[in-house]
Formats: sequence, C-alpha cells, structure tokens
Amino acid sequence: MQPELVLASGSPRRKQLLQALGLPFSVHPSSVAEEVPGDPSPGELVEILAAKKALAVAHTKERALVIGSDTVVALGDKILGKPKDKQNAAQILEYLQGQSHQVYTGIALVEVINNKVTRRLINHRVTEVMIRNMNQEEIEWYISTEEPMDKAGAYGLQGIGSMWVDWIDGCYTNVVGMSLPLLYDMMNGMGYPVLKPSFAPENKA
Ligand SMILES: Cc1cn([C@H]2C[C@H](O)[C@@H](COP(=O)(O)OP(=O)(O)OP(=O)(O)O)O2)c(=O)[nH]c1=O
Repeated sequence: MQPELVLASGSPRRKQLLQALGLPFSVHPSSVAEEVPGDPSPGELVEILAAKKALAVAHTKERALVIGSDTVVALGDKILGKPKDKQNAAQILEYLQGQSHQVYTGIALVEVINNKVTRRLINHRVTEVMIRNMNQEEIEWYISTEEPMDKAGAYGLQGIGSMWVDWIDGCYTNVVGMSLPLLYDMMNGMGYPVLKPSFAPENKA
C-alpha cells in the first residue's frame, strides 16, 4: 500500500504552497491547542507546534507521511502569533512597523506505517522582514480589509500587506507559511524523493 501524503493544516496558504510540488495530497487540519509550556525560544516553539499538529493527525492514519507546520513572528523578547481581534492586530502592526523582525516557520514530517509512528523529522527556518512605517490611517484601513486577522504578525506578505514590506532577507515561502526549499530537503532526506514520488492518489471521498 502506497503512503498517503497528508497536510495537517487548515491554512489555505499552506495548501497552495504544497500544490507547487505537484504531488497528490489530502488536507486534514489538526485541532490541537497552540500552547506550549515553559519559555521556549521562537525556533523551539514552531518546531514543537509543527510536531504537535502532525502527530495529532498521524495518529488517525494507517500509512502516511504527515506534514505539520507553524509560523510565528518574533521581535525583541516578544513572540507574536495571529491577532486575537482587530484591536490586537493594530497593536501588533504598531509594534512591528519601522523595524525588521524575524518570521519563524517550523515543519514536521511524521511517517506512519501500520498505524505506528515510525520516524519524524523536524526543522525550522528564519526569514528577516522589514515593515516600513505605517500611519494610523494605513493601519486602520489595512485591518478593515480583514487580511491581517488570520495571519501571524497581522500581515500577509503575499497580499495587500506587501505594500508595506520594504524588504525580506531569506526564504519567501517561509514567511507565507511553509518553506518549500526546506520541505523539499526534508522529504528527500527522509527517503520520499519529491522528483520521484510514490504517494497514493488523493482520496476525494
Ligand atoms: C507572516 C505571514 C503569516 N501568514 C500565515 C501563515 C499561517 O497560515 C498563519 C500562522 O498561523 P499558524 O498557527 O502557523 O497556522 P494556521 O492556524 O493558519 O493553520 P494550521 O495551524 O491549521 O496549519 O499566518 C501568511 O499567510 N502570510 C504572512 O506574511
């Protein structure tokens, strides 16, 4: 039986990114709480959460390679996820604007064979992003588009938010939700060559 490639994510961006690989896959969002005890660094946090998401879905599979991912934004001693509400989105944008910050995205690959987790590989990448100064009118207008509301750091580099992103240093897809060069390396490293795929066709049922 061929393994199924499964994306353990409800993020439309991650689905679009994974489609770029041209492999058949299914989407099974996980419903884990995005909380981690202690005081992890941003890199540790995104790796732990990516693994948590992938493992939760892996436990429901018989034979699969499950991909989990998590993105946060870090500036100074603050780690920022998605805004809680519009007021919080404004606070985050006010905090980020005018200086560069780091976007961390973790990827976890979990292999399941005969209902057992056989292997896991976890890693992350960091990209530096510079958001230029935004005035009050720009922040309010941007939030009224709703784009910031489901994104770490309250902006979308791939969308309207790009108007205020002066530059990035590092991997673009890492900011948008999943570094494709990292995923490519991890899949190849785990013995699932992207260019010679052997996954089961997508189950449409
Ligand atoms: C910084 C940034 C983040 N994002 C998104 C990627 C992620 O979807 C989201 C961060 O939230 P996550 O908690 O990483 O992911 P999610 O809740 O959207 O999906 P799931 O947990 O089911 O995988 O922010 C962008 O789309 N563009 C950007 O420029």
